[in-house]
Amino acid sequence: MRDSLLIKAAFSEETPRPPVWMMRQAGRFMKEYWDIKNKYSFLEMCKTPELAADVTMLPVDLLGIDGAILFSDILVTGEAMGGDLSFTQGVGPKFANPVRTKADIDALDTQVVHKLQYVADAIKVIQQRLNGSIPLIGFAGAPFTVMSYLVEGGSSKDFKLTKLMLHNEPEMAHQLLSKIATVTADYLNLQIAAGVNAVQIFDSWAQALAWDDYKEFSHRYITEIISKLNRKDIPVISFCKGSSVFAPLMAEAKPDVISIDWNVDLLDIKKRLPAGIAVQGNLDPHILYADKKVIKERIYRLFDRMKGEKGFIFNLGHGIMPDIPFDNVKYAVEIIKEY
Ligand SMILES: Cc1c2[nH]c(c1CCC(=O)O)Cc1[nH]c(c(CCC(=O)O)c1C)Cc1[nH]c(c(CCC(=O)O)c1C)Cc1[nH]c(c(C)c1CCC(=O)O)C2
Repeated sequence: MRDSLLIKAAFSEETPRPPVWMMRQAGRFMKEYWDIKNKYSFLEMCKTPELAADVTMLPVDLLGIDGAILFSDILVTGEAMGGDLSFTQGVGPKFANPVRTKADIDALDTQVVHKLQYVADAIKVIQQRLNGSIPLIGFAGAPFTVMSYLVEGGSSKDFKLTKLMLHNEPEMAHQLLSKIATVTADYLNLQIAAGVNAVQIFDSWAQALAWDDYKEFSHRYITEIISKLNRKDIPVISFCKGSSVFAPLMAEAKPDVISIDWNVDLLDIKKRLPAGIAVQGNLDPHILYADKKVIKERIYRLFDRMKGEKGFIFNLGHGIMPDIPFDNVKYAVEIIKEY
């Protein structure tokens, strides 16, 4: 795996072409995902290693991408700590027992990695199926993003309660973030021990934070997690929405790769990062709704811009939306491989 396109690019080594994978590459935009989803709940799919492997393999078999990503969710750490998690169609994730008080935070467990053994089991099944063909990416949610779901009790537009806790009760917020960070480092090390070839940390909602708050309440815990990882030959990818602003700070946490949203020119931001940090990104996922001619033009524009750069992994600036035409995603992968 060390010689695969993805791992070489992640370590900023030269590759014959940039590798391609896409966030949310296994999901509702695929008919074959629904064939499974119509029979099982989302959490059943995550917790049954054979099913998690079936879904992980869909984009490998149907799209021919250069990296598989473990089928799971960022919120399983919150569940393992004591969150009462459910996913309902059309509602999204919910924690029925939101974490709002000091007593709620005290009640959360941190010695919980054994509860996530089903993920390690899934990784072993997936690696058997991949059989050395392409690398498997493991992942976890960053403490701030996971905290936001625990505090709000689900998805949120403005993160009002979460930000109120940061601003009015910073000590409580730090206690909660620190607990999530402990679990997240153990969890990523479990995935590494089980055999993933790379890990990505998702701080999807970091863009809600002011610079100082990002530094104090997010960056600090991502730095702590990365410093604890058993990462020999395992590249660490740091993703957030807001990376077009935060990337220089994210680099200080010492990831191997920073995954960049679509608000910035990818080469410009790469040049502002220390040498040896690769970038992943950064096509606006909405381009995949557009005509094929536009998809090709925009992807080739990005590739022309990044030509000759070591350390470039093609991805979207955020995940594939559920109603993006499958055919367009397949077309994007094909033309990338032809470039
Ligand atoms: C914020 C976040 C979550 N989960 C995740 C993030 C960070 C990534 C990002 O920023 O997009 C990460 C995630 N979630 C899922 C994966 C699997 C791997 C992949 O294909 O990328 C990954 C990497 C599967 C999933 N996670 C979820 C689904 C949909 C479940 C279903 O079939 O209903 C999938 C395939 C559910 C989920 N899980 C979460 C939400 C908000 C939702 C509902 C989304 C919606 O309804 O649009 C939390």
